[in-house]
Amino acid sequence: MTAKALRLGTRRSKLAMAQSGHVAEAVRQVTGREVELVEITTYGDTSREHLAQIGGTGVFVTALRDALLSGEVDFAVHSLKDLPTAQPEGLTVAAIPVREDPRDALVARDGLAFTELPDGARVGTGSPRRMAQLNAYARAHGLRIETVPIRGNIDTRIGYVEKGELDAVVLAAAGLNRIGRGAEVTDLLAPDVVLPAPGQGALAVECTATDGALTAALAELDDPFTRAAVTAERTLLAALEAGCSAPVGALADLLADGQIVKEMRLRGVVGTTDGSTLVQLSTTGPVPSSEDQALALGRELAAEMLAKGAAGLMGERAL
Ligand SMILES: NCc1[nH]cc(CCC(=O)O)c1CC(=O)O
Repeated sequence: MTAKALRLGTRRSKLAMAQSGHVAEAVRQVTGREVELVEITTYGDTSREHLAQIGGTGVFVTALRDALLSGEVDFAVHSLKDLPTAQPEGLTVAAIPVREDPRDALVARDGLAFTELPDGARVGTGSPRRMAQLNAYARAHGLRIETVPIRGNIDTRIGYVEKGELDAVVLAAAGLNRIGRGAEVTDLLAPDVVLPAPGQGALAVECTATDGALTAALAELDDPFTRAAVTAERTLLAALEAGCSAPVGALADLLADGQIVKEMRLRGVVGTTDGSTLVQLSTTGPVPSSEDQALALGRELAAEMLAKGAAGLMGERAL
């Protein structure tokens, strides 16, 4: 007798389907079980209200979590950067697989890189984090750009450039790669220029905390380094008391001396959307061998950023 198929709850956007399909294949390989995709419609998919008004990207997550808690599905895959930092009762993140490219990417007309954009170029992004850092870089380098708030799925946002309404848009490289549009990237933004959202490029595989066998099976997809890095990044976000839509950028990576990995570095930024003020700091610590060490790195950087006035920059709420 073969075991019943595992049910993977997913949103039906192209990105969500690509991410779920990828994880479904990995789960088939480690468990030998069949995996069936179950489409769940979330409030964020149907609402026409601006996301900031309905409470940020957490809305995408709620319907999937309800389906897990009601037993309608066995597990779900989220973009980690869209997950609120508080873990709900009864659910567990069983795996955080190896991260995709965490960087933000520019998709510009005529193959332009960010520094090649003409004077007055219109750059679309609905993210205050991206606006703050792009505007700060432009100010520091004597470039004049106009950041234009946009929203919509990846295809919609690239459509503004294709139709000639904007000179460029900024998107997560990971999302573009996952839906097969990575070749349209005209510039990958170095983290020194734009720090990504905490957890960007990583996925969270979630199931009910009571299903020990499934939790253990899914845990085989976990990448401990990615988990440590995103834990540090999300601890920074939580400690800055910022919601999922606040203009906080963060990236943890490993610093090596030759082939020998020495330390984990955590970089963080918060700023005003016009780029006139940024608080940007980094800290380093031992490569975490426990969750506590990753938490400590995040808390330490948060304390340093708060001491430099980060709290005063986080009043803005928008995507
Ligand atoms: N906020 C939307 C969102 N959530 C996850 C991704 C894809 C990248 C990722 O997994 O971090 C995107 C698109 C984007 O920001 O361009």
